Amino acid sequence: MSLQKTQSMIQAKNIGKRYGNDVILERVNVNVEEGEFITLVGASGCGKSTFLKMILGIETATDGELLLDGKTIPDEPGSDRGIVFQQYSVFPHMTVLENVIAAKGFQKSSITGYLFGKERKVAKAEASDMLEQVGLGHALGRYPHELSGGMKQRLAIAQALICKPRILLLDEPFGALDPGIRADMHALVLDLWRKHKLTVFMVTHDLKEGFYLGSRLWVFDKVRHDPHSPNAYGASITYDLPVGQTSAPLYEEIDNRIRPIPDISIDAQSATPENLS
Ligand SMILES: Nc1ncnc2c1ncn2[C@@H]1O[C@H](COP(=O)(O)OP(=O)(O)OP(=O)(O)O)[C@@H](O)[C@H]1O
Repeated sequence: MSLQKTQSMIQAKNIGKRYGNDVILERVNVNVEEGEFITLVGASGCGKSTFLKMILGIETATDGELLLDGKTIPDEPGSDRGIVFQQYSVFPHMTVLENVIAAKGFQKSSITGYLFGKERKVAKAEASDMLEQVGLGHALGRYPHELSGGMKQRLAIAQALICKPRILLLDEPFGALDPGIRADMHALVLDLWRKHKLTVFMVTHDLKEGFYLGSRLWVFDKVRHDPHSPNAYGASITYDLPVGQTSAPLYEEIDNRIRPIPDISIDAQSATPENLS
């Protein structure tokens, strides 16, 4: 008896993306299984965020097909996909708790995000629980301007997770945070990934972070390059590697091969004009 292979959760079939005459991505062919933690690295402007936006449904491929569970990804965001950006994207006039309740409200397709009666009561309980999980249980009544950068990102993660997505998209979520805070955020994301059985796609400029957090790392780069027409060709996935917390030798090898990727994690003392170029 032959075992039937189950369908991959995400299938990118020869994906290409152009803006006008500028080719951003080309020939991206990749499958992703449920529960993977993909980290995306590559030079600035090579199309990592664009790939995330295609999964979110706010950009569409100009070539090829992007499938979720075998069907074309809807061209609008859905509650099965949540996203956290580097820039804080919380509502400044709402408390921490209200921010998360509103995220739930928008899922219910309310234009204002307001919920009433029993629905609001249920959402409030779920939001409190989620905020407890991200470590903000003590700050429910605070406003965003009263939160540190790390706390704001915890809030953004709670907003993304309150709608119970299967896929969590993280676009350089910790880029603006201090190294110590980032370490705390890494522990949090790994914990939530396991607990909620998420499939995660995370863009990072920090290769070490990509190696440490991901179960699989993608390097986006151009295979073809025309120096007279820099935008004639797009980037593809040039490395697709199993990674994890034990892959130090592989890290060294890739670090040498894909320089220069701007490394925003370089601290001020070790920064030199060479490694910042
Ligand atoms: N809506 C748009 N219209 C035209 N060009 C766009 C649009 N969105 C992105 N681009 C261009 O597409 C290219 C890829 O952008 P993208 O943000 O995906 O890169 P990235 O790899 O995530 O970069 P970074 O690491 O700097 O965030 C860039 O040159 C960008 O200017």
